Amino acid sequence: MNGSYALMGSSAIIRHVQHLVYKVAESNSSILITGEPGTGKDAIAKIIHERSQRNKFPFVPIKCASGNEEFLEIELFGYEAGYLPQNAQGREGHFRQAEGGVLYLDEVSKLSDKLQLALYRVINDGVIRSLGGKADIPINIRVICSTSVDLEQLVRRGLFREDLFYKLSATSIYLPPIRERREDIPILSEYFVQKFNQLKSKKIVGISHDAMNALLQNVWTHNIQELENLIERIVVLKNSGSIEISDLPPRLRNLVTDNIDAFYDRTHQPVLNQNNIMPQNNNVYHNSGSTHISQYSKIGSQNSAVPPYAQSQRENAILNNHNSHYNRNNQINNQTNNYSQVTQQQANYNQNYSQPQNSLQNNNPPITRNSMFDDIPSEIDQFIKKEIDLGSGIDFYRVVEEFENRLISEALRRTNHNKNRAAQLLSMNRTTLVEKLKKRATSSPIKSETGRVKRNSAFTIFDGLGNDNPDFDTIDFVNLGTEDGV
Ligand SMILES: Nc1ncnc2c1ncn2[C@@H]1O[C@H](COP(=O)(O)OP(=O)(O)OP(=O)(O)O)[C@@H](O)[C@H]1O
Repeated sequence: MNGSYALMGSSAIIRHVQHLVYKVAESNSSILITGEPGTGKDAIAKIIHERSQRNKFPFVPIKCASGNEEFLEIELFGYEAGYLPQNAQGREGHFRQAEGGVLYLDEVSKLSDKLQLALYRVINDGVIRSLGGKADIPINIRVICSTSVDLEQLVRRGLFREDLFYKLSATSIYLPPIRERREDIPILSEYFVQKFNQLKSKKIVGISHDAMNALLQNVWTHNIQELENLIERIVVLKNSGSIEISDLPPRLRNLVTDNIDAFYDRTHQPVLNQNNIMPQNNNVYHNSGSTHISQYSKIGSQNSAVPPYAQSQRENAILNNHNSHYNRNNQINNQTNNYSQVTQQQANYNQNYSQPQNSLQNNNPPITRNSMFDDIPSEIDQFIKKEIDLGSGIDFYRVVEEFENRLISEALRRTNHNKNRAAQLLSMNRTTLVEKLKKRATSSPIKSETGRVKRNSAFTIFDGLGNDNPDFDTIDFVNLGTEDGV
């Protein structure tokens, strides 16, 4: 491992991914990495290779969207001498070039039916046959794939082989878009400033508060890639000093509002080089003496300036998680008057969003139908935006199914898993509810020991290892099928 690939971030999600990377690096199973474009899928694949025992052998990346079926078949399998009239000599394909190491198939959904079948055979049988070849050749490779479209949905539509999907997703890692883990933006921005300082021999010292505020509020359709490209452009154009709001493109400058929705946490440090996931020279990411972006730890906002995606339940859960950390640090760090107002806003914000949890703890769940449906317009908004960003259009049935699941799990949560009351809340027969729960449980890929079922959906991380992580959306099927005594 030479530490050349970084996995920066301090969000609960990225920490979970870091943990997963360790676990999966040790094993040999295929891995499916999912997430929108630019979320770091290629980076994760490389890190897994670097962390694994296969790191002495090649990492061979293939872009499945880069050519037609014939071209890709030749690239992957190679050919024997005389197979192609214009080439007297044979050529090894990428499968064989990756011997001992990792073959990484980027955007695996783009493989044709024929190549999907061929890939399935390679993974299943551990052999390949080159074009024009007469015998199977055993190979020892690990296959890692990525996709920015929902493969499960393609399987349902008959556009991707089901058997291959299950082979590939033996272990699955979902990378959420950066707008759902905004607390990683300061650390990533700082990392990119330092990276391009080094690459371009510049001396940019950090990012001003207003500029960071704008970065935190941007939607980042192309995720980390877009953030990286922006910082690179700015570093190229600037020689020294800090990045100011005037250095940002006009579109971002307009995002700065009077409602400051970022705040400093002066004791916070990025998650650094734990177990060598980060580059070795991590000290470059938090030079002392400048107004430093690593000092930002959390974001929030007042209702009037809530960024488009800030209202997702998972983000709120993460915000609330971090709130206690923030409050602890804040007691120690009262020296920054400038940010006390922001702190108050953040406290209000988190208090607003932590209400449902508190009511649950008080054993007094608010069982009103209206409050359950209040969030729905913003959730629909998220879905539509996501599908538009992906350019794939709305999958009506998937969205409806997703909402059904959300409503059921919310009703159960609010009724302390009392199925009678949950069914009443949903105006549904208890039997119908129980049937729906059973259906979900049998179709869910993973059920941990505690009975918590992890779904590989737009809202969840599914690690394929049965790890239970309370930070992530789970649907609790404890006591499923048993009477709840009411
Ligand atoms: N957590 C991270 N820490 C540091 N850099 C990151 C992180 N995630 C992504 N990057 C960087 O962001 C850029 C985009 O990431 P990457 O190419 O891996 O995304 P991707 O999801 O594979 O994109 P695409 O779908 O377009 O192939 C890369 O330069 C990568 O190194």
